[in-house]
Amino acid sequence: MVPICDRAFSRLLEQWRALERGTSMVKLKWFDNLHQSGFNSNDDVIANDSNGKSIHQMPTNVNSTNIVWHKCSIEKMDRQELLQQKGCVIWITGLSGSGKSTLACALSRGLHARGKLTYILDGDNVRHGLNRDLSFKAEDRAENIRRIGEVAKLFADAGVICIASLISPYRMDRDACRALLPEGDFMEVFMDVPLQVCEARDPKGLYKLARAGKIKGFTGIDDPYEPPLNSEIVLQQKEGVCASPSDLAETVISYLEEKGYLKA
Ligand SMILES: Nc1ncnc2c1ncn2[C@@H]1O[C@H](COP(=O)(O)OS(=O)(=O)O)[C@@H](OP(=O)(O)O)[C@H]1O
Ligand SMILES: Nc1ncnc2c1ncn2[C@@H]1O[C@H](COP(=O)(O)OP(=O)(O)O)[C@@H](O)[C@H]1O
Repeated sequence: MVPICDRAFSRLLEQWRALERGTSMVKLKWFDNLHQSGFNSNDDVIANDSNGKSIHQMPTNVNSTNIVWHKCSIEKMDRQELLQQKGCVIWITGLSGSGKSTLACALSRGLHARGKLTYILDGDNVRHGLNRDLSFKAEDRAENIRRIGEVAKLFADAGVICIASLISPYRMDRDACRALLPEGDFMEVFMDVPLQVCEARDPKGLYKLARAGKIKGFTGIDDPYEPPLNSEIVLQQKEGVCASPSDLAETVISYLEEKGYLKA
């Protein structure tokens, strides 16, 4: 029997079915993790309510066995009350150079000015520490995204508005992170910027190196990027038509306001 939030369960079941149809390495890794964690489609499921109280997720680390969730009387709702906001994850995905980090900072500044607590998990930055053991091959990118998803979930549970900005090129990995959170608490922001625009910006000179064959497996050049199909927010930029970072941030802030995340 697997204790799991009911909405997260239905998403996982959906993914499970997709996995059974899929064949890629990354998909197989997820499939293995699910299988080895003791979950299978015939299992009984204990569904917990998802009203802001403790959310238990299915373990995917197969080496952690005989563990029992320890509950504390101070919960997410109490922390949200203290902070006068709702903990959530804003997941910014897009090509290198699409403006993810710039938006993350503008968003953090905009929310900070409104008295809201945020924390940024930037792919580049997290790879300096927690994820420094990971390369850019598909399995490592998947692990990078999984870890950042788990950390983001902890921040959201702390009541913080967590802004994750990383390429996260695979739809399935992003959806797996979404499935970690209660419905609505994960908001995907797609930086819909053509490769030519990103490449023209090339602030770190990485596209140039990739085109010269000096970086192998660079996203958009010789590595895939799967654009989201159902993002909460799509921020489109075209050649010569780019809203300013603070205007883009305001779009996201308006969405948060409308959905009630800027009050407890
Ligand atoms: N091969 C390859 N492909 C893409 N990007 C590369 C690569 N090698 C290094 N970099 C630099 O790493 C940053 C992306 O890291 P992420 O953690 O966001 O990537 S991923 O989500 O795991 O795909 C990315 O940062 P951003 O430009 O901010 O996106 C690059 O600076
Ligand atoms: N809204 C925008 N309009 C114009 N240029 C932008 C915008 N957002 C970011 N940029 C520029 O694009 C480049 C890449 O931005 P960055 O935030 O580092 O992207 P990413 O994190 O996706 O790699 C930088 O030089 C940045 O100044």
